[in-house]
Amino acid sequence: MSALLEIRGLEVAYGQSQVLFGIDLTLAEGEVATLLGRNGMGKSTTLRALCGLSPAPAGILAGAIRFAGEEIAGRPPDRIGRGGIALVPEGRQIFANLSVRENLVAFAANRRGVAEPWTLDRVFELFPRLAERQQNMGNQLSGGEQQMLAIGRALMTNPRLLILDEATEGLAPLVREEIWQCLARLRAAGQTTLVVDKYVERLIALADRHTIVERGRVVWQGSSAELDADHGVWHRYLGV
Ligand SMILES: Nc1ncnc2c1ncn2[C@@H]1O[C@H](COP(=O)(O)OP(=O)(O)OP(=O)(O)O)[C@@H](O)[C@H]1O
Repeated sequence: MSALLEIRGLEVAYGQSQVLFGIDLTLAEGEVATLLGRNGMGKSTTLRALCGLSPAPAGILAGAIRFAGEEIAGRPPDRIGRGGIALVPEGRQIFANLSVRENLVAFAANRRGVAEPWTLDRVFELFPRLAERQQNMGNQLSGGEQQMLAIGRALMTNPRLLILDEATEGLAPLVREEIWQCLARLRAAGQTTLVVDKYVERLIALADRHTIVERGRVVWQGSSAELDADHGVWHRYLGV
């Protein structure tokens, strides 16, 4: 499989403070990959750089981000979004004053001409809870419902690459389970996905490959089988 996404030597700074020192990550079409690491190690910064959300003015210091054969590092976020990358951000960031339905249609698009694009009905089938709440405003939803909405909203752009930052953070166990099941269904449907979360066992079951970062550097990369077999890696780099 050829790479859909290829990050090479990515270095990012916040002002004078460099926090990424050469991140490498490759993702093939249809694969699910994770970015793992303790708090503050550079996961969100990597995802944000990928989506064009690096802080100005320094931002990306070095490195290449190739997506679908094009160099996208430094492009503005709306252009990267139109190119087929959708981010479900940490904290969801749904529109509080729009209804569930309005949130979902706000950025709906099918720029690649996908044969069976995401529709409201398909999102409601994936998350029946959202169908029940479709007239409710964003600020009337539980954390789990907000996360479902954030995922649904990203899917409505028919992304080639779906990115989730802290996919299940702050959610109750049963709701977390719903999110994992949703991601497994998306995977079965061929959705290429990059996910950040801390539940290593669930991620091993879900994903193909894993990249662990520590202080802005890649310290381990491997398959789910390799990560499953080496709990020393979990203890050393993930503190679990
Ligand atoms: N806006 C910012 N300005 C300055 N430094 C920042 C900013 N955001 C993050 N950092 C720093 O960059 C480093 C990497 O942070 P990042 O958020 O990428 O880590 P993370 O692995 O996603 O962790 P977390 O799970 O806590 O979000 C940390 O040292 C953090 O303090």
